[in-house]
Amino acid sequence: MAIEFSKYHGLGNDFILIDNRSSSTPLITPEAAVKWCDRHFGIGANGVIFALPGDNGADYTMRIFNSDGSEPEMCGNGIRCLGAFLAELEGLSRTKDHYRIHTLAGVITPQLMDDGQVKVDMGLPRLLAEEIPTTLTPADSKVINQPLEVAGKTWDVTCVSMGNPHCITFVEDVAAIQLESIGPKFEHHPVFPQRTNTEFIQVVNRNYLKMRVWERGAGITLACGTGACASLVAGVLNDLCDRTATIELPGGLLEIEWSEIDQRIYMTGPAERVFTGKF
Ligand SMILES: N[C@@H](CCC[C@H](N)C(=O)O)C(=O)O
Repeated sequence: MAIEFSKYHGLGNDFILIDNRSSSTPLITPEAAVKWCDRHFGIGANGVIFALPGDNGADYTMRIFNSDGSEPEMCGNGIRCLGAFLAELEGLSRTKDHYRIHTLAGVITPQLMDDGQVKVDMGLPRLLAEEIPTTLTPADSKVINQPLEVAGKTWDVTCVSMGNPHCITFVEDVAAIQLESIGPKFEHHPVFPQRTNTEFIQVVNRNYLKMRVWERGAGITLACGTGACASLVAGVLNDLCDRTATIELPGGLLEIEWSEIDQRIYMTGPAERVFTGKF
């Protein structure tokens, strides 16, 4: 059976989007997603995202498979792409500029802005070790600037969950990090029972951070929305940045705010359709 898809990207973090509104079961399996994401033998993407019917009063449900077939709780760049995809699917029948999306990380709300950007209410960051999850520290404590031994070196890490796990390290120069070799060692470190996404951050000033990321289940990507949100939170917790900052990723810029008013994280960035097809 041929399945229609749309290919989107958010700052080069790219996804295959599937209109799954007629069923609560994803139209393809995790094994098929691995093949679809293959850049030589498939369509090529960092993940496959399904637009499913809404649950618990939400407008829609998002599910996502990483390019290795694993299922993460959330995806920041992906949910901006999903917002743009849903607006495209609804076409002239669209009545609102935002969607309440049920995800494994709770309800997340992307809002389509007049300038074409998508602003997302990403919810509250989670900081306790048991919420990450990590065994680095007692379950009811936060992991802020704690030593972690990886590849024979001690790294001072801060852990934040945006529904999915992130381990953040502040470095002098992100370009000097050997991401391809060190990334997998963080991802599969025994202190992270559900593996982890790994971000390296260079503080340019209190409102501008440079980031490189190794994603759980996808490897090096050009951008990670949840990672950018988690990194801003880590920067604030370490008093290295303000609560509003631009994050520079290899694929472009994201604007992130940790609101003092409601303590929620707001992420603003682009979502672009590249092409559509049948597979
Ligand atoms: N690229 C995404 C995150 C996708 C999920 C991640 N690989 C995980 O397994 O948690 C983003 O933009 O947030």
